[in-house]
Amino acid sequence: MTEQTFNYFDLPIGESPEPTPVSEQRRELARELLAISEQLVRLDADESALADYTAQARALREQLESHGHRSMRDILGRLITGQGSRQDALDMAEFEILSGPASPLSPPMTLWLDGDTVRGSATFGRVFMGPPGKVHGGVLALALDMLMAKTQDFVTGLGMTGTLNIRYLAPTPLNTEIRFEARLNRLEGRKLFVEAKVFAGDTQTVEATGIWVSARGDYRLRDRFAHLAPADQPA
Ligand SMILES: CCCCC/C=C\C/C=C\C/C=C\C/C=C\CCCC(=O)SCCNC(=O)CCNC(=O)[C@H](O)C(C)(C)COP(=O)(O)OP(=O)(O)OC[C@H]1O[C@@H](n2cnc3c(N)ncnc32)[C@H](O)[C@@H]1OP(=O)(O)O
Repeated sequence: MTEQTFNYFDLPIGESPEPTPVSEQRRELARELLAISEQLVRLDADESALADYTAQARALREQLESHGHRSMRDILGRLITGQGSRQDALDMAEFEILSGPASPLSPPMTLWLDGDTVRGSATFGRVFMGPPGKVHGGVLALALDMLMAKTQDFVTGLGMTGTLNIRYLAPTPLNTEIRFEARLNRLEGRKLFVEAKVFAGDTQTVEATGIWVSARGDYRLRDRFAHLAPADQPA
């Protein structure tokens, strides 16, 4: 059986293919590192215990440094020509700051398509705190950026965030499942207009609108999402 190959422009944003054994292990390592970070917040340990932990952390960092990194340039080169391996596709998604399961900075936030809606879910621990007991607004902005970028799964074309407007309606609690949803509002040439909401339980805590700008060429709805075009707008 020939190995499946992956194309950069067909990769779903913020979702990973089935993990390889290496990626499974990277995820476990990242979970441990995030759990360590959670422990460090206001850790009530004395100076000598902290010096001991610092030495252990330094020893681990030095071991990690001996391995080097898979080259982003090579990975992108293979993916852009449609010749990416599963590990290449995993490496593109696994380290996204908030949604990558192998990112030690991610809760992780999970992202998926549900019909015409992009959905997300995350539970933020104390490392993500802004106001006491609440999620930092900048962290929610990052989560929204990732969530809303995923509306590009509905279209051909890929671009960066041009504008992101956020209105914080109510504080968002830590250690609570937070739900996110985003929808395509409309396409206009190289611009994609997106809206999003954040919920804690039944309470909407944030609303957002944004514009994504395609790197090259106009955005077009993919065939299976052609129904997302308003009646007066050709797909
Ligand atoms: C093989 C390479 C593929 C390249 C892929 C590119 C991106 C991939 C990104 C993500 C995909 C993957 C997963 C997601 C993961 C992470 C998400 C990361 C999200 C970010 O972290 S992302 C960084 C923050 N982001 C920036 O760092 C943008 C800096 N900025 C620029 O790089 C330029 O500023 C740009 C490109 C935005 C526009 O420049 P430009 O020269 O290409 O476009 P131009 O000026 O011609 O405007 C054309 C039409 O867009 C309108 N327009 C222009 N700028 C606008 C804006 N800001 N807001 C709203 N509308 C805008 C005009 O008004 C005109 O509209 P009209 O046609 O109607 O007149």
